[in-house]
Amino acid sequence: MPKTQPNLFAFPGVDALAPALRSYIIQSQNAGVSRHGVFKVAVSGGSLPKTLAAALLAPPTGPDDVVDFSKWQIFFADERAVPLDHADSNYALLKAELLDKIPDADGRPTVHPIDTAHLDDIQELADQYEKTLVSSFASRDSVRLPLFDLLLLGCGPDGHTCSLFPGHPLLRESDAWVAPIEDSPKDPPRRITLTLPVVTHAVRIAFVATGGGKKDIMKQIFDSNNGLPCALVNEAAGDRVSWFVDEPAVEGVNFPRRAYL
Ligand SMILES: O=C(O)[C@H](O)[C@@H](O)[C@H](O)[C@H](O)COP(=O)(O)O
Repeated sequence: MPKTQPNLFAFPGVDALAPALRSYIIQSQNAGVSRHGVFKVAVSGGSLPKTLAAALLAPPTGPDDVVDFSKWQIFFADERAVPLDHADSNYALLKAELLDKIPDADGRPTVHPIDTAHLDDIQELADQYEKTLVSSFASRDSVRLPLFDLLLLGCGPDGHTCSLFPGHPLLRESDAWVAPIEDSPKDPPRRITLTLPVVTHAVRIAFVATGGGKKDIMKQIFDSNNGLPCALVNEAAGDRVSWFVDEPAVEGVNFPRRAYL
């Protein structure tokens, strides 16, 4: 069977990208809820929470355009080993950008932050977060990998995603669901991250990348076989991957765009 390709959806700007991302997330939510009664989603940090807020806090446009946060179980695709109210915390970022702004009528999501009792021991921090996944997804004995309904990820200017960095030995992790990293090239250095097999196993994976600062790395990710973490996700998950980008981020990228319908 031929390998499938990721979907590349390009928009003039974030204003046009946000409604399409909203519709895609609502489809994933509805599919998750009909499969198992809840929507299991993991999110990254960086610029993503702001774009998510633009997508998810917009007023509904019709009866099918419903974000039901009461069915959401939100996990972190990666997190920095800092207190939850720290300026570097992805939880704090998501809270400030999105969670605190959800109207009461849209329900409250269940959010799974890291257990900050283990900040001094990041192996333990990762192990405990893996246990959070185990209790939400089923035991490690019964499932080889947790099956997220959706991963919402960013793409760094070096091609990293989650806290999986180019050339890092963590890319070869094949056993753990959640791994610690102590030498992240992006500050802060101590973090935990979902591992590559967990990322590529998800039902759907969405990358959101905006701005001209991404165009050089986007060319590399889509033009050649280079082992960059984002490219590895594209290769392994094929058409389960969708990229939501603005035109400046894909200027000069030689890869067919799809219209978002
Ligand atoms: O905690 C983190 O550092 C993020 O999860 C990281 O993986 C981020 O998603 C990318 O660096 C893209 O960030 P931007 O969207 O800000 O470019």
